[in-house]
Amino acid sequence: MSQVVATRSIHSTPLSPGSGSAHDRAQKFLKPATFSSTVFPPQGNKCSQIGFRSFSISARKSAPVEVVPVSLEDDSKIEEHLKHFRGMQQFGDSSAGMWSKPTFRRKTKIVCTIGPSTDTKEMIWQLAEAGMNVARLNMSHGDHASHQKVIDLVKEYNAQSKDNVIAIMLDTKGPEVRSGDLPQPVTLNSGQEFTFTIQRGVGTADCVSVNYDDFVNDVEAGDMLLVDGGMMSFLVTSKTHDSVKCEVVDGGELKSRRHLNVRGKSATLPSITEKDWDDIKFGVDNQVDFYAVSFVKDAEVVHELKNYLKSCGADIHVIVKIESADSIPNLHSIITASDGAMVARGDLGAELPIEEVPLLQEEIINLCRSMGKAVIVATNMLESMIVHPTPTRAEVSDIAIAVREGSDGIMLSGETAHGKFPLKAVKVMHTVALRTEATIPGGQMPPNIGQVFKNHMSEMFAYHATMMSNTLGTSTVVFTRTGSMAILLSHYRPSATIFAFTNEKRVQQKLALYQGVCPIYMEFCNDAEATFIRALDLLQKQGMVKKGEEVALVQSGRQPIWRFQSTHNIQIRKV
Ligand SMILES: Nc1ncnc2c1ncn2[C@@H]1O[C@H](COP(=O)(O)OP(=O)(O)O)[C@@H](O)[C@H]1O
Ligand SMILES: C=C(OP(=O)(O)O)C(=O)O
Repeated sequence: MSQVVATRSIHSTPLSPGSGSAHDRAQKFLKPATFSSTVFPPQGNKCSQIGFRSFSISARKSAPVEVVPVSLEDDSKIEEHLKHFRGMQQFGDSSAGMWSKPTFRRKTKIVCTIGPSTDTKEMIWQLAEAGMNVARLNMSHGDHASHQKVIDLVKEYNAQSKDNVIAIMLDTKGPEVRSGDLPQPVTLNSGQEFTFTIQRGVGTADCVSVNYDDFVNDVEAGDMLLVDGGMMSFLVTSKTHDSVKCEVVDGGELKSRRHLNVRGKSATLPSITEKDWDDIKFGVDNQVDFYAVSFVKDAEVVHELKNYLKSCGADIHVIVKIESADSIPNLHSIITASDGAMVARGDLGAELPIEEVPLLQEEIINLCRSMGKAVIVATNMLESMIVHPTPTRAEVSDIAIAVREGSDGIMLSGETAHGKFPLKAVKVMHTVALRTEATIPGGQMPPNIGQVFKNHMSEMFAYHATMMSNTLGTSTVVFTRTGSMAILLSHYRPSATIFAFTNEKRVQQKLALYQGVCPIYMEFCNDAEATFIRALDLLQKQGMVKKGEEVALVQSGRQPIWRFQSTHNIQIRKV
């Protein structure tokens, strides 16, 4: 039996199992869009120990708990869980402290790949309400018309949503090697012979096209060919000028346009292909927020893309996908050149031994965090939910690990693109992330951070604002025109939410990816004080902070907004 719980607002109605059915309550708790998933601590000063480990940040001590099922099968067990948690609550102490407590919401952001299961208005809306923060368009599939439709729908959602925003990430196809289209899936058994050819348009029971002409030159007899990162494998036995003959090692069902990797080898192709440049221009025209650039091998290609974006005045952040064996020796320079990285575990685990993947995941997350870059963990996070309504326990643990390691984003691929349970997958991811975050000790400064950001006053301010809000247990409120101050704050990982006010819709959208940031669009006044009052008023009206609650208000950044009034300051204000 799975038992997943989430901290949840009780406000003035503590654990009220009598109101509505367990299913109704579960639905309510599971509505987790960044804003609507507000989690308030209780009014009283009783301390709860959430879960099985105690933790000490005062801001969290009094956070109440309610039980949220991961699966529908768990709904009927809610009462049982509630009893269990009421029991656990009595172990808490009562030292709530003098500071009122901040609002909690999920900090780790959810990236959803949009595909045939989710490319309608209804599904985009529901995904957004379920907790999607970033919509990913995979340019390996679909065409510009189908991606345009999704972009327009996300923008429509953003335009009408009062309190939520979804960023758009365009993921380039890159120099990936794929098998061609098949009229129907082909079942292959171990020991059987199968051929890959560079001839176009072949798709039979014993031969399929490959989209890359140098495939025949890159592989040798004895190489191991992996389909979809190892779901099937083929031993290369011989080759001709246009075909590669193989013996099936691990069989299965071969479908259309599957990934092909040669174990231990990267394809000798440029990272950004002609198709990618075409897709990148499509992204510029549509003002997407992020590019996820596939198969980056060195920093050169990132500089090339950044220069191109500069030349067309496009402010699109570049996330490098770490998935190629060749990228590993250049990790530091690649990440330095970019705005963030994605641990693309599918291809990474095909090009490199699979046991390296968790180690690389941790290393890439640490590197990104020490350099102040965004980081996303991707692929197979809830793979079984493509066909099943509940996750495996190992998948749940995988999400928890990525959250604990401090990833900004966790990504769903086939689960939301073509899976049977896209909304449930998002809800599970939300619930697991929220539950895991509740156990991460707050109030501490990560030791490596603070060493790096010493170059600018705003970095000092982000560091000290985080110290201050952690010590006092307050949320942070920041005003940003470019997003940079909110991103800086996010990288220090304060314990409570960063409410990032911006008067730029594009900045608001981009900030949706960053850990702990709740981006809010608001017109700024000419006067700083009037803007602060407007912001605090809005937070209170939306139920994001309570009257009497303290917040840490940060006025800093590379381009201070009210330069004539002040330069940098941090204040603690009572709402
Ligand atoms: N825009 C799309 N149109 C059709 N199918 C899609 C689309 N995006 C994703 N898919 C389907 O979802 C699967 C998983 O998505 P993803 O992991 O992004 O793809 P892949 O691993 O093939 O690069 C894809 O293999 C494909 O079958
Ligand atoms: C995210 C990945 O890339 P794609 O889905 O484009 O294959 C991956 O390989 O893990």
